Amino acid sequence: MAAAIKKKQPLQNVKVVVRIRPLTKQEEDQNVKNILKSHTPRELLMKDKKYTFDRVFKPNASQIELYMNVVSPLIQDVVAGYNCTVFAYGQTGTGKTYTMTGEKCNLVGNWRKDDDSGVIPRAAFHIFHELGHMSNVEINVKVSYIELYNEEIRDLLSEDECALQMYSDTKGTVSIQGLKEVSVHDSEGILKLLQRGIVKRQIAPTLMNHQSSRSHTVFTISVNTRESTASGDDILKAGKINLVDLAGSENIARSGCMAMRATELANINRSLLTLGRVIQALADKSQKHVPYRDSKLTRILQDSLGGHTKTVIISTVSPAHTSHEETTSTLEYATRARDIKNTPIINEKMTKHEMIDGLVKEIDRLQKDLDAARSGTGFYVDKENYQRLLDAIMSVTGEQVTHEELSHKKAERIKNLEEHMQARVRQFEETVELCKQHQHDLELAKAAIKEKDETLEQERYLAKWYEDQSSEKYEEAQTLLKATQTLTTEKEILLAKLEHQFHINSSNQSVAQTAVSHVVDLLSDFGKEETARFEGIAKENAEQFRTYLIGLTDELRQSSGLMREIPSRVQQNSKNNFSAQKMIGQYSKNYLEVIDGKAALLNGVFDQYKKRVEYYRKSVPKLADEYRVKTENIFGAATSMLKSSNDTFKTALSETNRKTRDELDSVKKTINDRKLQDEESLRQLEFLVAATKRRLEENDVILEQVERLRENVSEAEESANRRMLETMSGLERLALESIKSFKDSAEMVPNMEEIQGIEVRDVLCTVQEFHQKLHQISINLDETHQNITKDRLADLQRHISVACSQIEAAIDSKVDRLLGDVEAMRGTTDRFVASFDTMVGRVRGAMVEQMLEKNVRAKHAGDTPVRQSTVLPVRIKDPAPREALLEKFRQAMVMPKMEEEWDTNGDSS
Ligand SMILES: Nc1ncnc2c1ncn2[C@@H]1O[C@H](COP(=O)(O)OP(=O)(O)OP(=O)(O)O)[C@@H](O)[C@H]1O
Repeated sequence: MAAAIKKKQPLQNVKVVVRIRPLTKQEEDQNVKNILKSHTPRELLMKDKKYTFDRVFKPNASQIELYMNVVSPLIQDVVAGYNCTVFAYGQTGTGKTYTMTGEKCNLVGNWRKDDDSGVIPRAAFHIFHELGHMSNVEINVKVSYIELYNEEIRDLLSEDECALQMYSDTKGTVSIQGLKEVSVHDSEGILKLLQRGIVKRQIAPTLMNHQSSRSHTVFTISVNTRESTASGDDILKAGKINLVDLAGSENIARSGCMAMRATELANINRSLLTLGRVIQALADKSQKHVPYRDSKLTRILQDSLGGHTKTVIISTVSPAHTSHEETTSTLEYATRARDIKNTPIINEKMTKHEMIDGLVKEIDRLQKDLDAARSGTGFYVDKENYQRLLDAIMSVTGEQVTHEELSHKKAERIKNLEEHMQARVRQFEETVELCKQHQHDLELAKAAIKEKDETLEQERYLAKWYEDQSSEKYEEAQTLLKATQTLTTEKEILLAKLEHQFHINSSNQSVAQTAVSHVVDLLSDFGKEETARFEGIAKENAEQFRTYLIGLTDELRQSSGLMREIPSRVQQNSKNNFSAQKMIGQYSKNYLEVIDGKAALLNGVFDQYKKRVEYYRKSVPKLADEYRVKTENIFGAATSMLKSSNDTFKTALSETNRKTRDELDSVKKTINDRKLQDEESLRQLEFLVAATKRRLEENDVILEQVERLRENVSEAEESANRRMLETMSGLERLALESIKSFKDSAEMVPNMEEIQGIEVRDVLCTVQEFHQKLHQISINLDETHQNITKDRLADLQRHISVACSQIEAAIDSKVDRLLGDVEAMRGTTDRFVASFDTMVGRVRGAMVEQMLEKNVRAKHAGDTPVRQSTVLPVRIKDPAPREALLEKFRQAMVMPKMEEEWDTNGDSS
């Protein structure tokens, strides 16, 4: 038989760590203050007080961080044969269960994974991980799981609900009678047991009227190994780890358990109070008695507190200022617990040799007892044995007390159960009544459910329909939106173009005005220049001609005076032997020469005058042509400028109009096409149409405005063209008129050649005749030379005088006529100039009238639509034609029904 021996280790303080839980969402919402701070890994500050622990875990510390720091080092110890205990202590809701079990306990395979798994699942995996490294070792792992509530122990792995009893053996080892220890072969086995226990614990509160936060749980994993050595000995090791989740350490009254009976309340508190007192006693070296036996919890944990176990206490605290009191109390407990000292030992089972040694020692001890008994009167027991016996008696006494307490409690419980049973019978009768009522309600509920099912079916149908349609509708809506957006953009462009065109028009107008005034100025200058030139030429010619004529007549008169002197000369020279014929011939010849010279001069003047007249006659049409060309050029430049601006305007407008019309037509067509295509689903599209309706109406308004604008612009265009044509034809007419007018003026220039030619010939003939006569006279005189008488001279005198007078009179009359002609020519020239002037004035007037007053002006083309920054909807919401759909659904539902009825009727008939 093997006997256990325990290897003693040096004293070791209980390790105490503190874990601060994060503020809850609710606490954050209520602006709860955080009163805990931790600046170093071991220190904790609450208000101004500083606490030091083996480790402080901040609210953001992860499960794996805590495990690796606190529990992981213990696992190797457990495998090595140590007993270890980890217990979580703290106020309700500070994370004891979160730390020990975690949010989930289905951790698979990897205990190092950083998730919400707590200590127990990780330890389960970690233990098997460690055991996996051992070879040639027999392993036996067992699990037990108990709950301690109201000083009663329940086995969470057993089907049995009975409370378990605990007892201490003669060596003081505390055991629980009938506790189920389940062997497991892998970590999953441990987890399944943990889950089974948790489930049982969750069901229990409703039956037993207690809450988990007021019960303690101890989850124990025992690891037994047998290792064969080379010498043939077996080393048996038995380590275990107790994972303890204590009840909330807060004031019970504060936690809302006021309705409890006093005994129950006392029992709930007893374990925790005793734990506190045990910790206090162990920390205070002066206290000899440690009240382990005062509660079941402390009895179970006896070895963990001040015993041979390696113990870690995880104190969980809340950082909220509202938990200030409880946190202080927890931290005080934790501080005190740090002073507890344990002497951990390895539990190894002895080998055969060691067992023999042990037995020899036992025999030796018994021998000592025997010797003592023999030597004295009475019964003597060895000191060490005596101490053990004393402990055993104390344990039995403790158990006796426990038994009495238990029987008392049981009696009380039986009484409670009886009362409870009676109440239940009454309840049963009431329940039967209620059942009937419920039966009725159930029928009603079934009908309501059926109705609801139908509604649900409808809703499903609608949902499906909407689902099917939504993407299609969405695309259509997107197309419409896109079209509307394009339309809006085009509208903007159109407006900009129109504005630009109006701007061009007004600038064209001012350009036209400048051009017209320039033309008018040119015409005016041209008219003035030409008039002055004509006037100058006419005046110069008339004066020259007059001077010549007057000079000519003067010279002729002088010549006539000489002729008149002939008779007296003849008389004076008659005494001399002279020839009268010669002398008269000489005089007459001179006179004739003078007359000839003057006639030639006159002819020269006439020729010159003729040439000038000819020049006028020719230059006036040329001038008219020049004038026409100039006028045409000026008019041409002005009109082409107006025309080109008009053309640009027209092209731009018609292009814009065409584009706008095309685009609008295309949008309209798109919408119409869609409308036609979707005739079938038009009602379903109503929501879409309603959403875009406003946009379309807006577009229609814009369309109308643009069309009106277009009409106005076309009207303006037409009117502009009309005016342009009018102006151009007016200007053309004017040009023709002015040319004609010039031609008329040219015809007004007199045909001087004819008149002057005849007159000069007349004068020459008269002089020729006179010369003939004089020659005749001179012949006569020479014949009668010797006989010249006074009478003959007088006769001659008379002849000459008459002839000279006749010549002078003829010349005077002709010169007078010529001067008259010159005057007439001047009058003609004046008239021509005046007519030219009038014509230029008329042209100028017409220009002003045609080009300024009837100028092409862009007509105000109605009100330009006001610029609006339209915010288009990004999505069109689905207003869902619910009623129509429901109608469709009903029809769909009715048809099969009708068919069904039809089939049924058909069958029966
Ligand atoms: N360190 C932590 N990190 C994240 N959440 C935590 C932490 N500690 C506790 N919680 C959360 O706080 C809540 C209460 O935790 P838990 O139930 O573990 O407290 P308890 O101390 O075991 O309470 P009781 O004594 O009533 O059993 C849980 O929702 C848990 O998830």
